[in-house]
Amino acid sequence: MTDKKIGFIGAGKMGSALMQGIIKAGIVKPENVGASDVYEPFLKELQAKLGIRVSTDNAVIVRDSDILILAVKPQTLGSVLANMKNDITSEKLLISIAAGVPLSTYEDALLKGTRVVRVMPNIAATVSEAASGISPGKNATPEDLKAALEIFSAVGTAVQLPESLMDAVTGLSGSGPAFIFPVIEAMADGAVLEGMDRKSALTLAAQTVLGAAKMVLETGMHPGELKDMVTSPAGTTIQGVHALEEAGIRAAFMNAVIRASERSKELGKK
Ligand SMILES: NC(=O)C1=CN([C@@H]2O[C@H](COP(=O)(O)OP(=O)(O)OC[C@H]3O[C@@H](n4cnc5c(N)ncnc54)[C@H](OP(=O)(O)O)[C@@H]3O)[C@@H](O)[C@H]2O)C=CC1
Ligand SMILES: O=C(O)[C@@H]1CCC=N1
Repeated sequence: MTDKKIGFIGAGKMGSALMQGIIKAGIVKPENVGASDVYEPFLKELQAKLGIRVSTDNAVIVRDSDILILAVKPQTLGSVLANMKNDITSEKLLISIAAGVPLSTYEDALLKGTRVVRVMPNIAATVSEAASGISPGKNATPEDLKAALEIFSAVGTAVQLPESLMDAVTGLSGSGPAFIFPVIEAMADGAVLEGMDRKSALTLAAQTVLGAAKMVLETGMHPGELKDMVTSPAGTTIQGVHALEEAGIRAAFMNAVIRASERSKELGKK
């Protein structure tokens, strides 16, 4: 993988998180990473920080890359694809991380036979803890899928899923960090209200979420069983659990994932 040139079209929040993550993971040399964006000052910052190649001209990065990671907003995708069409030849692999946009959109808009893989990562790529869903397009080869799995496994956990589930991936793990950050903030607020300083409260709240997530992943136990291990009869935890159930926490989180998934489907129709 390290000898392949990876080019990012769009170096915003997710593009820059991914390029930092793959460089940190050592799967690609900084000089083999390129990025294009319309905003030059940020490109210059990334160049100085990471030692990558940058350009405000997408075509320069497209021509000079073996693997392209398309990280522009779904709303700007149409014009970006139209401009890149003739430069994305069959030697290149296109990986798109745009929410909602189906593989058929790329396959129809680009040259016949273009190799495309659709990925939905998340912002935790910044700290090598992304959760990514991956779906290969009809022209993608087994090596293309392997390359995508390698790139996204280097910045966290990556799983192959049918394309029909990519909107659900977007609603669950793509958007999910934004559902959990307020949980951490609100739990810390509770401790601040009880008199704890903000810094200690945030540290303990974030570590609690990290520890709970690790227990689910590493023990393989059902979350309900793990909850029961914390909940002493007539103890403190069951009081807190009762407060959350009164507030409708389960429906709230289910609805958050469902609404975000529905929005992903809408974005794909544009
Ligand atoms: N943020 C997240 O957590 C996640 C995002 N995604 C997906 O990643 C993609 C990018 O999202 P995100 O990083 O949040 O968005 P950003 O707006 O931060 O990044 C997109 C970047 O592309 C630039 N841009 C706009 N037009 C062009 C163009 N014609 N050519 C090159 N660059 C251009 C934008 O510049 P300017 O701002 O000046 O327009 C911006 O810097 C989206 O498709 C989103 O669905 C997927 C998973 C998670
Ligand atoms: O909010 C969004 O549309 C993007 C996709 C997933 C996370 N952020």
